Amino acid sequence: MHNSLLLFGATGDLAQRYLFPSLLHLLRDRLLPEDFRIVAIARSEHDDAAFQAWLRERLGDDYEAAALDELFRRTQYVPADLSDADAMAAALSRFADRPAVSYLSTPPNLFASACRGLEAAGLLAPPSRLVLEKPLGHDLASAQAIDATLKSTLDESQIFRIDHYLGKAPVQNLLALRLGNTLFEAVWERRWIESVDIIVAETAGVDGREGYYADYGALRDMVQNHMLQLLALIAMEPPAAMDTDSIRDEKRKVLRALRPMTPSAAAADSVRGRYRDGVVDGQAVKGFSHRDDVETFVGLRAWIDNWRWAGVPFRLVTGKRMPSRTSEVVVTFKPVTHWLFGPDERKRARANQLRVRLQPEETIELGLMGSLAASEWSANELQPMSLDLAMQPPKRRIAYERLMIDALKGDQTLFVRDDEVEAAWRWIDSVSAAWREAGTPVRDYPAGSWGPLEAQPFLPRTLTTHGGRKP
Ligand SMILES: NC(=O)C1=CN([C@@H]2O[C@H](COP(=O)(O)OP(=O)(O)OC[C@H]3O[C@@H](n4cnc5c(N)ncnc54)[C@H](OP(=O)(O)O)[C@@H]3O)[C@@H](O)[C@H]2O)C=CC1
Ligand SMILES: O=C1O[C@H](COP(=O)(O)O)[C@@H](O)[C@H](O)[C@H]1O
Repeated sequence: MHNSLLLFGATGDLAQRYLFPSLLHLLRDRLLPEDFRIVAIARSEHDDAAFQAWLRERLGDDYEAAALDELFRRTQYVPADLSDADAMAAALSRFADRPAVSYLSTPPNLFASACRGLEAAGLLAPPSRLVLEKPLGHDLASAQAIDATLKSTLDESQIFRIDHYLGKAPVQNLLALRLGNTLFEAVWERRWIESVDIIVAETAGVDGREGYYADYGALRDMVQNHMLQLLALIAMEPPAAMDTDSIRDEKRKVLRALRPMTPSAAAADSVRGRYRDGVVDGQAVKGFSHRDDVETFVGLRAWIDNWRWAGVPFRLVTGKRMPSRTSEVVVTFKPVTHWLFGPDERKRARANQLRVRLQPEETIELGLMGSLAASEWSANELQPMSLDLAMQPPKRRIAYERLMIDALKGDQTLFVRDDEVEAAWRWIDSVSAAWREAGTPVRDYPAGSWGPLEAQPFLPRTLTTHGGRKP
């Protein structure tokens, strides 16, 4: 395992919310090497003491002073401007004494120059590695340009593209559930599945990230990466083995089979929204306003043109300032082939559904029809019921803890390969081009609602049972 981590973007939102907390947990649990060293890098002209005071103020309430002391004992702060490769190399070459993992938690427009600076500093020579935050670029062309710079210096085996959803334990459980059960193996295809819903709803807003968000919107911030990775894990063919490349090969094939969005399909297959003033968790919140059309909500109907999934809609919904934080996958099965019960039962009938909740709590529910509540067998009592597996997982690690350990060890399984990123951008570009050509409007929704009224057909029914209301 490598023992030197260069953390770029060390003063950023992600670093303070997740990356330093992850490092604190890994140090607490003694999962890092004895001689582990952290070099924290950002543009701000801090010295060690000022950086420590700044970070202590942000994390202090959640951690004991001793834990922070242990982190700071291993951490040194270096100011460096990533847009100036020469200055960056001069500031950092002294850290090329050991193989390092450089983690770019910075905006993607800095990746290319950062890469040049790291190379000049001697920090990319094998077996050093480079970790890059999402989104990788803004569209296919910029992603390819970043990739060309990376490949001019690095081998693909040294490049770790993070999608932190892959580091979430319940996302890995989704794969286990799908691939470890005959019950699902037999029915995981178009003949038995009516639709698949993937929803990632957040109560959080854009707060503090307005500049970034205005350039990216929900489509590039969430769908290009997290949501398409979830789709790929659900829809891919079973890999021949559970190794890094077998899984990535299958994910790539599915992403490439996504039918490009066209302007004529955009009206039926997509909706965009932006939150306005409203109330979330009892608190009044301000709306997100920007002169350009930027969506904070997106609903999409995606189609996978292959034998397994032909004709099955995959509805992808993500939004900020929703009534509840909810990430879930809902697989809805087709009705039984022939209905044997009466018309009243038919009215009560619900499609079988597999509902996998990823966060905030983890549950698996299987919606079935039955008459178990009846005192004796009676077809008249047929009603919807649910097999409910509320999991009580051991305290979960932050997704970044797992991913940092994997990057330090050199395991790429939970990182995204170049061709997957390209396939995802290709589809996202088709959506943004279709929106542009069709003039797809960004519709307002009040903060604390499930998006604009037009989004209703994209939302799974189950949302009504999980707090908040369907619009
Ligand atoms: N925040 C989040 O929840 C998530 C963010 N991400 C991704 O992580 C990355 C970072 O996001 P986030 O932390 O929110 O961004 P922020 O804008 O909060 O932080 C950006 C960081 O980059 C540094 N930086 C900016 N320009 C330069 C430069 N020219 N030279 C050196 N350092 C520079 C900033 O340093 P300084 O402050 O000194 O200017 C700061 O530390 C992005 O790619 C984002 O998409 C991914 C998942 C979630
Ligand atoms: O990558 C991102 O993810 C977060 C949501 O992550 P979660 O683990 O809290 O579900 C999102 O808020 C952010 O906008 C996006 O950049």
